[in-house]
Amino acid sequence: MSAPILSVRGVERRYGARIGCTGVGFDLWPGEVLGIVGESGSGKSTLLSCLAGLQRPDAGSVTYDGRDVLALPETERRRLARTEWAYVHQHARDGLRMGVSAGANVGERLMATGAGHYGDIRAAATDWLGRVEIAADRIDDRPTAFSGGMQQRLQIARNLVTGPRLVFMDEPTGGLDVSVQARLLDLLRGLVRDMGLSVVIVTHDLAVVRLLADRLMVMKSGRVVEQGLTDQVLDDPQHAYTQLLVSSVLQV
Ligand SMILES: Nc1ncnc2c1ncn2[C@@H]1O[C@H](COP(=O)(O)OP(=O)(O)OP(=O)(O)O)[C@@H](O)[C@H]1O
Repeated sequence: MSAPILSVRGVERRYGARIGCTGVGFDLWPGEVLGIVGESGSGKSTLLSCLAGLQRPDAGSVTYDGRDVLALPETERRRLARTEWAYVHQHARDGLRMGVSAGANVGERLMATGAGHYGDIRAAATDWLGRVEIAADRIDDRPTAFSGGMQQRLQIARNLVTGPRLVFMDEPTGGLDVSVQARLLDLLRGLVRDMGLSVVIVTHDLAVVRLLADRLMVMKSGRVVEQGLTDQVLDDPQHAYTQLLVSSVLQV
C-alpha cells in the first residue's frame, strides 16, 4: 500500500474580503493525474500556487510525501521546487529564461541539481529536446526564435529533465492553436505515462482533462462543487454547475 504523495486539507486563501479558494481537500496518489476545472475566477490558479508553496494559504494544510509544505524552510521549498517538483506555467516565458539558448534552459536545471560535466549536460539537453520534438540543430537558438508550441515544449523539457515526482501544470495548452494543443496534449500524455508522474493540472478546457486526468475536481467561486473519476464526472455530472460546463462544451 502506498501513501498519497500530496494530501490537502481545508485549504483557504483570501484576498481581503474576496475568497480565492476555500475548504479544498484531496489526496493525490503516486502516478495519478488530478484535473482541476472551473470557469475563469473559480480559484484554480490560487489553489495551484498554494499547493506549490508559491502563495501561503490562510488556513489548511498541504502535506507532500509526509512533510508539511507550509512549515518547510524557504531553502528546502526551493530545493524541492527545482528537484522533486516541477511547475509548468501557462505562458512559457514565465517558465523559461528567454535570454539564453534552448540547451541552456534545459541544462541549467540539471546544473541546479548538481550536474557539472558540460558534455553530459549537453547530451542530456539534446536528448530532452528530442523527447519534446525539438530538432537538435535548434539547441543553440533562444526561445524567442521559437513558435508558441515549441516554447511550451521547451518549458516542459526544462521542467522534466530532472525527473520530478510531482508536477503542477497551469493551463499548459492555453493560448495555443487547436492543432498545436492536440500535439502538445499527446506529448504530455506520453511523458506522464512513461515517467509515472503525479500531476495536478489546472485548466478550463474539459478536453484536456478528458485526455489526461484520472480524477477531476470541479471548482466554482473558490469551492469544490464536485469530484470523482474523470469519465464519471464528465459522463454523469451531478452538480448543476458541472452539468452546465459539460453541456456548454457539447453545444459547441
Ligand atoms: N492577486 C489577487 N488579488 C486579489 N484578488 C485575486 C488575486 N488573484 C486572484 N484573485 C481573485 O480570487 C478569485 C480566484 O481567482 P483565480 O485566478 O485563482 O481563478 P482561476 O480559476 O485561476 O481563473 P483564471 O482561469 O482566469 O486564471 C477571483 O475572484 C480573483 O478575482
